[in-house]
Amino acid sequence: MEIFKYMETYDYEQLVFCQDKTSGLKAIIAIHDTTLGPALGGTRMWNYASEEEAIEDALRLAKGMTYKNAAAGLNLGGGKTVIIGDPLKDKNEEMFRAFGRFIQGLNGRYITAEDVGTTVADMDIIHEETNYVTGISEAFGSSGNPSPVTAYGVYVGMKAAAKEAFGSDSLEGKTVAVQGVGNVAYTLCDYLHKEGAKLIVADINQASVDRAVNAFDAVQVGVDEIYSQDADIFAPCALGAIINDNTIPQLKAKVIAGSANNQLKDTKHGDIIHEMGIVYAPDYVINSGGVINVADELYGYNHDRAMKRVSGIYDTIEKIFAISKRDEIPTYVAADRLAEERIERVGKSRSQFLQNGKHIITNR
Ligand SMILES: NC(=O)c1ccc[n+]([C@@H]2O[C@H](COP(=O)([O-])OP(=O)(O)OC[C@H]3O[C@@H](n4cnc5c(N)ncnc54)[C@H](O)[C@@H]3O)[C@@H](O)[C@H]2O)c1
Ligand SMILES: CC(C)C[C@H](N)C(=O)O
Repeated sequence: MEIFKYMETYDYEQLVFCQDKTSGLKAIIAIHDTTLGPALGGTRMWNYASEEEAIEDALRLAKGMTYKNAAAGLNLGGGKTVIIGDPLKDKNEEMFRAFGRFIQGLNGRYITAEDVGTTVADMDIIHEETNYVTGISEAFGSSGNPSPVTAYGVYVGMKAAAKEAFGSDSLEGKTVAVQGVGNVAYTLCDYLHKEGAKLIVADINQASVDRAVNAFDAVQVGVDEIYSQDADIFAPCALGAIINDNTIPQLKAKVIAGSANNQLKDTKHGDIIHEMGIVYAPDYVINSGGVINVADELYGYNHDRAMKRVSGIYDTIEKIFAISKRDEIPTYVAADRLAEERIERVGKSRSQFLQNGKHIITNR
């Protein structure tokens, strides 16, 4: 991979490699764009097959956060970290402290939070070294685990998508096929069950399936069977790239609305489902509840205020459907347009020079 060429093509600002021998930390912080504000994005810990794969993931995820934060109306740019290692075996306290010091060194250009493979406890350790971390324990007056709030955002976004597809946002009696019933999807299933939706679930982890079957009368199907279920709504809540050449022909659902990041394998798959008349709630918009929640910490965390803001995902999804119809474009393109236009507008308005103390030259 030609890193500078890639960074130039997609206009990345900064890529930081962090190494600490004592703890075994190998982390890559990618900052994509800070036009709207400091880059906020979680830290993913994953056993990457190669360094190249880790770099690519950091870059791709950081850009995704730029779009997610912009579309959510947050005054934040996009960034992400990947730590190379197995989250079940390779974590230690020194690692997250060393990582916290690297974040502190960026002096606020990057703020972190949880992502796949990291937890509230990890964020608490990072917090020993820097204040540029969110999603720390509620005991610190912080927002804690973002997953339940992400689930609430997916739930309201799914209702907006149901309204578009079925003429009503009620999910009562609707069948929802949920792929992956982990942290986010378990709470999502709770909301859906309470509203009277019927649930079909699949997960590679049998304990997670059992939990959903017992709590919500969900029906279990095999992991490869989830796409072809006779469902009204397909909710991908596990992996990326699951809307692809193999899965699209299997889909019967009229709506795709779930928490997973990077659901479309390629942009062409967004075009295909659009042509098929499937209502697709763009992933980074419907799953922005977690980042909206942690971002509220920058104002002194208030749960009610954060939840109110997260409920706005309903309106944002409706706005995207309206742009999609108006401009005759797929919804994923409409979401990108919403984000890019905001970044451009704010970028222009910030281009005037503003005097501050640092521009006065004294004592040279
Ligand atoms: N947690 C958040 O606040 C948040 C915010 C935004 C986006 N997301 C995205 O939502 C998704 C779920 O996040 P989470 O925090 O619930 O993660 P999680 O790890 O708790 O849950 C994912 C679940 O998917 C299952 N799974 C993995 N591969 C599978 C497969 N092939 N088929 C079926 N199930 C499979 C796992 O066993 C697990 O139960 C991820 O893509 C994540 O990036 C999460
Ligand atoms: C800041 C975090 C809560 C971000 C979350 N991991 C996401 O992908 O949106």
